[in-house]
Formats: sequence, C-alpha cells, structure tokens
Amino acid sequence: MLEVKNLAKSYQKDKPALTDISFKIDPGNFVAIIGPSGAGKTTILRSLNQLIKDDDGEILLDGEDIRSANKKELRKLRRQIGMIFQNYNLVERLTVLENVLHGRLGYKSTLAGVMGHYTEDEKKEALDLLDKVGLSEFALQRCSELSGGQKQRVGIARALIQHPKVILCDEPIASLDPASAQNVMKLLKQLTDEYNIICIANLHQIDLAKQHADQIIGIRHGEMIFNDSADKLDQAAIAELYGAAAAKELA
Ligand SMILES: Nc1ncnc2c1ncn2[C@@H]1O[C@H](COP(=O)(O)OP(=O)(O)OP(=O)(O)O)[C@@H](O)[C@H]1O
Repeated sequence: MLEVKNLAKSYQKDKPALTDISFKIDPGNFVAIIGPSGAGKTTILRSLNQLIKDDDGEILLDGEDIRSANKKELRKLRRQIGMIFQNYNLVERLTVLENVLHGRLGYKSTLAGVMGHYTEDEKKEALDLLDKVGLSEFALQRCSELSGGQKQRVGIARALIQHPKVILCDEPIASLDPASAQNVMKLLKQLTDEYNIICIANLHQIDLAKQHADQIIGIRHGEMIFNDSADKLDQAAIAELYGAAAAKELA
C-alpha cells in the first residue's frame, strides 16, 4: 500500500505548492490525479519518487518511509517505482528491445549497465513484455521509427521490467492522438490489474480519467479537494476543481 500523510511543499517562502495532502492507494488501483494547471500534480509525483525534497509529511510504501531513506535505500526504493513520461524519454537511436532492457539498469553496476550486459532471462522477459504491450514485431526496430502511441507502450514495458510496486505517469497521454490515448489508458488499467501494482497518472483529460481510473484525486491550489472512486466525480466536483464554466463545457 502507498500511504501519503500530510505532505507539504513550498518552492518559495509563503507560496505553498502542496498543503496537507493525504491519501492511501491499494495495489491493483489505477489512480488519476487531476486539477488545473499549476495545481501541484507534478509536485506530488516528484515527491513520491523523491526527485524533489518535500518539506513535511510521510510517504510510506508498504510501511517503508521513502522520505527518510538514505542514498543507498533510495536507489533500492526507486527500483520499485517505475516512471512514464509525456515525451517517453526513450533513447531514439536504440532498438525497442534495448530501451525496454534499460528498465533493468537500477539493478546493475554502472559498468554492467554501460556495457549493456543483460542476462538471457532479462532479454526473455523484455520480449514477453513487448508481447504484452503488442509490440513483439518491433523488438529490433529503432525507437525513432515508432509512432507516439507505440513509444509510450515501450515506456510502459520499460517500467514493468523494473518489477515496480508503483508506476508514476506524468501526463502519459498528453502527446497522443485520441485513439492512442484511449489505448494507452486501457493498457495501463489492464496491466495495473494484472500485475497488482499501483499506477498513478497526472492527467488533464477528465473524461479519460473517469472512464479508466479506479480512484481520482483532485488538486486545486495545492490542496486535495477530491479523493474518491471515479464514478463519484460529478459535475459539482468538477466545478469545484476547475470552475463552473469548465464544468459546463465538459458536461
Ligand atoms: N521548480 C520550481 N520552482 C518554483 N516553483 C515551482 C517549481 N515547480 C513548480 N512550481 C510551482 O508550484 C506550483 C505547482 O506546480 P506543478 O508543476 O506541480 O503543477 P501541475 O498541477 O503539475 O501543473 P501542470 O498541469 O501545468 O503541469 C505552481 O505554482 C508552479 O509554478
């Protein structure tokens, strides 16, 4: 279970980016974090993998406090937290298979990583995962030759080969066309169930969040004003998050 208690962060004095954020997420749940631009969604994700130092609170992953981990412990913890990015963060000139294998780097010495030494088991698992995300026939193709939706599926396979407990997705569908966005959301939900992991995605697409997520967390001005199952996100809640005009537009 992931438990966040009273998380707070200010980048500048007297300008809180997050105030008193608390939530719990059980394995097998796909959670969307929604809210207007600048609300604090990315700050939450960055705190969860400690890319930024928050100011206060607790972040417990299966009872282990991520915030108090030392450097070595954090390296171990980060293996358990996969990341998926809006712009994929793939090495375009390398093959799809090599990019998936990069998800194993956290388990290797720097030298083994640089030399690209992977075990037969790792290669087999990478191929199995490519099959899972529907990209088997692209394994030896360069990533530069793929569409955006295909690249994001490589990113998902790369996150899964880490054997994560949690996958954090920072606007995973923001660069995709509507059909690819649907496919990626469907895939994230399906894999979250299948691997019984926690998947958290920052999203601007309320309709897709409602359609695919199990739980929705709504943030406004750094405060959590909604945390419930996706079907409970009604017009009133959307209006509270984004304002009445936006809610009308979305109706
Ligand atoms: N590195 C930084 N230095 C100073 N202020 C920052 C920094 N990063 C974010 N902020 C501020 O913190 C607040 C929350 O930003 P954050 O990026 O978390 O919002 P967001 O909800 O992810 O926005 P968006 O949907 O536009 O990506 C904003 O007011 C932003 O300007």
